[in-house]
Formats: sequence, C-alpha cells, structure tokens
Amino acid sequence: MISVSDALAHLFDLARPLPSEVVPLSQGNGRVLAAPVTARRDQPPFSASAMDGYAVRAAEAAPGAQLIVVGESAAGRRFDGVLAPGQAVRIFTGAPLPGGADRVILQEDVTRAGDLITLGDRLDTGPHIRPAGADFCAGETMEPPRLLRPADIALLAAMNIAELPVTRRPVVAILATGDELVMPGEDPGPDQIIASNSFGLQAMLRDLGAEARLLPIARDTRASLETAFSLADDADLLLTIGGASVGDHDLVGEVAAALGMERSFYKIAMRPGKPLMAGHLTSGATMIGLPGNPVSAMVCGHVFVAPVIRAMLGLGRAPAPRAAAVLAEDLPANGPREHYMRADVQGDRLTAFARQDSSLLTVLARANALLIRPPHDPAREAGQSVDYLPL
Ligand SMILES: Nc1nc2c(c(=O)[nH]1)N[C@H]1C(S)=C(S)[C@@H](COP(=O)(O)OP(=O)(O)OC[C@H]3O[C@@H](n4cnc5c(N)ncnc54)[C@H](O)[C@@H]3O)O[C@H]1N2
Ligand code: MOO
Repeated sequence: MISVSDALAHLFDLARPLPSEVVPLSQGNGRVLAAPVTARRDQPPFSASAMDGYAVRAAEAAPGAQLIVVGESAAGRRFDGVLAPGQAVRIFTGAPLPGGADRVILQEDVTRAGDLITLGDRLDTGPHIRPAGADFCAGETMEPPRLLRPADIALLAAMNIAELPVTRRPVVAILATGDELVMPGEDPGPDQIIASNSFGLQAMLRDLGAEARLLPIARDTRASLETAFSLADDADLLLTIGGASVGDHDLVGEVAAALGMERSFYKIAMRPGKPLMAGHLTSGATMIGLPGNPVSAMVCGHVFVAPVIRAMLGLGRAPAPRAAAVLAEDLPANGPREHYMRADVQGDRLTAFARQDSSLLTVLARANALLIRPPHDPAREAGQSVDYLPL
C-alpha cells in the first residue's frame, strides 16, 4: 500500500495537460484560459461622467454660481465643442466629458431655468469623472492558466475579445461494473441495486469542466469488461468503478492488465478507497480504477479525480484544497490508513458523523466536509485543530 500523497504524485505523472482550442466568448465560463489574452482597447476609451448632471469647469463650481447650458453629452453621442468660461453641458452617466470640463455636478444639486443653471448651496467634492483607461488599457493581459468565472467573461467582453483560447475539456469515460447493477429508473431484480456513484462522479466531473460520459454497465465477466474498455478508446481518462478488490468476481485489474494497461499502483493507505488502482492504457488514456462502495468512489473522486482533472486542464499539480477547523467532539486514535471521515462543519467547529461505513450515501449527502485523519493519528480531544476538505 502506498500513501495518499504518493498515489496522487503518480496520478499527476500519468495525467498530461491537454491541448487548447478556441471557443466563442459566450462559451468561456468555467473553461481554463490557455494563452494570454490582450485588451484591444482602453476602458473607458474616453474620460466619462459617473453621474447624471452638468459638466462644468471645476474652478467655476462655487455654491450659487450661474452657468449657461450650451449642449448635451449622452452615452454614445458626445458634445463636440469645448466648454468656455461661464458654460456648462448637460451630461449623463457614461457620456464622454466635453473638452474644458473637469467636474460633474449632480443634477440634484442644480436648479435649472431654461438654459440657465444655478448651483446649490452644498456641493459634494466630486469630480464624478472616470478617467480614460481607469479600468484597463489596451495591451493589458489576462494571464493563463485561469479558471474563467462570470466576472472574467465580463472583463474579456469589455476588452473586445470575441473568441478565447481555452484548454480542451478532458473526455472522461465512466464505467460502472457489476452483475448487481441496473440504471436508475429500471426495475431491479431481487438481488440487484441501482448504479449510483457513476452518476455522482459524472456530476462531479461536469462541475470540474470535464466531458463525462457514462458507458453501459459492464457485467462481471472478462468479455463484458473487454467490450466496455474498448468503448473508452477516445477518452483521456477512464474511470472504472468496482471490481477492484480481491473477490472472485473482481476482474477489473486483471482485464486491464490483459489489455496492456501499464499499472502505476494498486492499493493505498486510505479509508475509504483502499483498492484504488491507476495506470496507463494502450490508447494513451489514464485509467483510474475506483472502489465500488459508493462513498469510497465519491471520496476518491474528491481526493484524486478532481486534482487530476485540474492538472489535465493546465491548472497545475495541486491536491484538493484543505481548510482547518476545531473538533466539536473527541475522536479515537486512527488506524494505519489516512481516514477521510464524513463530517459537518459549522463556522469553525467540525463534527464527524458517528456512522462512517463506506456504503452510506445518506451520510455523505449530509456531509459538507471530509475530516482528514493522518495514518496513526493519536486520539484527539474536542477543541483541537484538524484539517478537512470542504465539500
Ligand atoms: N477480503 C477483502 N474484502 C474486501 C476488501 C479487502 O481488502 N479484502 N476491501 C474492501 C474495501 S475497502 C472495498 S472499498 C471494497 C471494494 O470492492 P470493489 O472495488 O471490488 O467493489 P465491488 O465489490 O464491485 O463493490 C463494492 C460494493 O459497492 C457496490 N457498488 C459497486 N459499484 C457500484 C455503483 N456503480 N453504484 C453503486 N454501488 C456500487 C457493490 O454492489 C458492493 O456493495 O471491497 C471490500 N472488500
Ligand atoms: O476502502 Mo473501502 O473504500 O473502506 O470502503
């Protein structure tokens, strides 16, 4: 058995960063920027008013001053002239500031009679002007790698970028195995259950930005597994689920080896997740063989699959981010495997659930944290600080 961190290092060695592709801006959210993108203009491209009001010369903006309105500057349609002494221009938010003006007076502070305005007694300091290039200037770049969020998409749009270089989505084939499994919605026989973790993993992978396909469920025979493996030839990553342990019907490792899989490791000091395996398929894809227990598969998804997907997307080799909290209750000593306990964190207080069996999806669904117990961690008392993975 190897450690969790060694297993993750091996997985990062297997997972190569993927090439890039160009997508329309509107498809960019959630994708990873793959090359620098350069702003094609200044924003704002001109000094602009930040308020609706009157553009004036700051030196003339005294309480009670009277000025003549000589024109209007609206957003998208500027006033072409230059402000002479004693003059003002009606202006609206986002409109170009006329030449000669260097302050905007809020319309709430002005009384208007025909073309004559009188400034009020109490003027704020202003100047309510957004200088040209205040947000960004042409030539400024957004650097890769960057997981694009809605705010980035807005910024890129403002930079006049219509198409983006992003890392291609990893194609992941998910293969559930087992004679006992049927699809949700089907009529299970008396000894059958519903395939569940394959759907949980597919959801997790889609959240991570991968293209996740469910292969047909493979039965516990060599022929069925071989057929299923062949359906994953175009995938970057094959995730098998189940059939990883030592039982007579656990054939995944054997079939993968017969098909030429170069094994990187098998069995890790982790709970749940002990029978994890990984390797390199002849198609060039990475294979990760997950244990079948539903919670084991999902926990391995968080601890291994998610970092591998991020590495493939070009986001670097980093384990799942941890946080720290204090224990709300005492915990007994841990055994030889790194234990990822389903837990609830509220504020900075964390409570591990009493039931930790790796078949219990209700417990996983209630958890918002995986408390991490290092191998041979001694008993811990309430109030001590522990690490966890936020879910
Ligand atoms: N003698 C030993 N037995 C077991 C060991 C061991 O070391 N020695 N390890 C245990 C551990 S730990 C785990 S984890 C499981 C892993 O077994 P497999 O990966 O071979 O998984 P299966 O036997 O195929 O299934 C286990 C369990 O999970 C259910 N399952 C499988 N796939 C799905 C799915 N897609 N959706 C929902 N549920 C699924 C399956 O019906 C079983 O109940 O081995 C222990 N045994
Ligand atoms: O390691 Mo198994 O995944 O305990 O249930």
